[in-house]
Amino acid sequence: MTKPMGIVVTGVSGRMGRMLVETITTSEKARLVGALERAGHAWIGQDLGQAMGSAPMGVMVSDDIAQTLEGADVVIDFTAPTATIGFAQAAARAGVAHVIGTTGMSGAEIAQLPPPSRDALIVRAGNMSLGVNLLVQLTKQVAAALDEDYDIEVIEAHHNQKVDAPSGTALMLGEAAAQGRGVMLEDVSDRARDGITGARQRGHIGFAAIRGGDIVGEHDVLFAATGERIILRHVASDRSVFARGALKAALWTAGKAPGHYDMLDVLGLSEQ
Ligand SMILES: NC(=O)c1ccc[n+]([C@@H]2O[C@H](COP(=O)([O-])OP(=O)(O)OC[C@H]3O[C@@H](n4cnc5c(N)ncnc54)[C@H](O)[C@@H]3O)[C@@H](O)[C@H]2O)c1
Ligand SMILES: O=C(O)C1=N[C@H](C(=O)O)CCC1
Repeated sequence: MTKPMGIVVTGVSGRMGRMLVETITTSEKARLVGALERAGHAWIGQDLGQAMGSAPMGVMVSDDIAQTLEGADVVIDFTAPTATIGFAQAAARAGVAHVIGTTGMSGAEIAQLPPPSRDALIVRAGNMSLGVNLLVQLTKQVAAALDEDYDIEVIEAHHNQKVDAPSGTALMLGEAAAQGRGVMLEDVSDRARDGITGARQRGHIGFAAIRGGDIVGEHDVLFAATGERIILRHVASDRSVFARGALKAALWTAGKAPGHYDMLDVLGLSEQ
């Protein structure tokens, strides 16, 4: 049997951090070898299991990135853009693969991720679920098949604690629609509408964000024409779909060359 992969989870007390701990500790293919939180967090210095209100796990929560990454194979990171840039640089220095689920990164922030030429192996995706990554490919195909008589709108809904909009997933879907149409998303993107906006511009791709309660993540891609509408929809009802995808990505990095990858690479969907 191959040795379980040693995984560090950052942002371990967060919604995704906790879900990742549960997913990794119940997998035979992986072993949780480290837990990180931001400096000053109440869990620093505590045993992770006890901090989570259960039995000790023998993994201490730390804010020392370099020490925690020592000997690990992969770090899984669902935190915040600035933190993720720091983890990416530390992971490249330590020769540890980095799975990034963090969303809301600007172009300038993405440009600060270490390039593959610096031995960085990064898998980054705004949504790690199999269903959404299939929807990305379907969106591209439908957008390629339809002309601009079909107005494209991406509508997303998330819980009331989400800090970024549009969601990372909505942006992935918007990119896929733009690619299908053979245009650049930044040239046709309508982010927010308010007031006397004027009529919708033909060929544009619109985004709308709903925030409320405990919605895990819902995305519609609407193709609306005169007389008919096509709606491609994904509904996540449990965060475990993201955590399972992130673990799959972490296991996939074994033996891979440095590079920047996404979930389409991991799932073998990139050529479709
Ligand atoms: N790609 C996906 O499939 C996917 C799925 C769900 C969420 N997300 C994204 O993941 C991110 C986190 O989501 P969440 O709901 O878990 O948020 P959350 O606020 O519950 O958790 C974030 C955690 O990161 C920690 N953190 C912040 N800065 C840190 C630092 N410097 N070092 C260590 N830890 C740090 C916070 O203390 C917190 O515990 C968001 O960007 C969200 O959009 C992505
Ligand atoms: O809960 C979140 O935050 C989510 N973020 C990702 C996004 O921005 O698309 C994925 C869905 C959940």
